[in-house]
Amino acid sequence: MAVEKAVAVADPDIARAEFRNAMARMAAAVNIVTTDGPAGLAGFAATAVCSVTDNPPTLLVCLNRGASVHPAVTQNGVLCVNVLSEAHQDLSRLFGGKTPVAERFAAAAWSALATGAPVLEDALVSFDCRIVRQADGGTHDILLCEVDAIRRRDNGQGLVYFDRAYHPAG
Ligand SMILES: NC(=O)C1=CN([C@@H]2O[C@H](COP(=O)(O)OP(=O)(O)OC[C@H]3O[C@@H](n4cnc5c(N)ncnc54)[C@H](O)[C@@H]3O)[C@@H](O)[C@H]2O)C=CC1
Ligand SMILES: Cc1cc2nc3c(=O)[nH]c(=O)nc-3n(C[C@H](O)[C@H](O)[C@H](O)COP(=O)(O)O)c2cc1C
Repeated sequence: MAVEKAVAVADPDIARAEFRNAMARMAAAVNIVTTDGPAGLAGFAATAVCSVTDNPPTLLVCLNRGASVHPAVTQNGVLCVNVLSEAHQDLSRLFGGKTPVAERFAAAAWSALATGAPVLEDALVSFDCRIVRQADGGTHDILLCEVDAIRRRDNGQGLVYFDRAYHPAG
């Protein structure tokens, strides 16, 4: 095994950089989180998504407070977590960059379930959620989301983000 350095850092800028380099080594599923409602249509690429409990079914999503989508997501109070397949790399790039909202959504087909948040037609699975609580995570808000409806397909491989690049999960 190749051993790399161990670091303890006091300088906050170096700590951030080291943390990001470390996080780049943590493979993560890629999702597109969407919302729609009175505060408007929005969607962003997200890896900071995690299961919390199955009773009631609950996910958490970490959302940067500075992201352009933040007001729409938090004010609408609903979101849909669309889990991407290996075929969705280009779509993820669109939703993870500075692309205008209309252009992001024009690149794929969408429907809706219970909340009205956009459901990606060929997602591996979509969790349609209501935001039930919001916790302070510093630069990010931690959104606790109760699942109202699920749509799932049983074929297709997942999409993983690892070492700052996309990879097929299988
Ligand atoms: N949780 C988040 O907010 C994430 C944000 N991103 C953003 O997407 C863009 C492209 O990503 P990379 O090329 O991987 O850039 P990067 O080199 O900045 O990130 C490496 C890893 O650090 C973590 N990370 C990056 N920015 C973060 C943030 N603001 N808060 C918490 N964790 C963060 C993620 O696990 C990411 O895979 C960057 O602008 C990055 O900030 C990417 C992944 C997660
Ligand atoms: C692979 C990947 C994963 C990301 N994960 C998250 C995340 O979990 N939470 C987050 O707030 N932003 C995340 N981002 C960044 C958002 O997708 C980005 O801020 C969003 O597209 C909005 O950008 P804007 O503020 O320019 O509109 C991620 C970006 C990429 C490329």
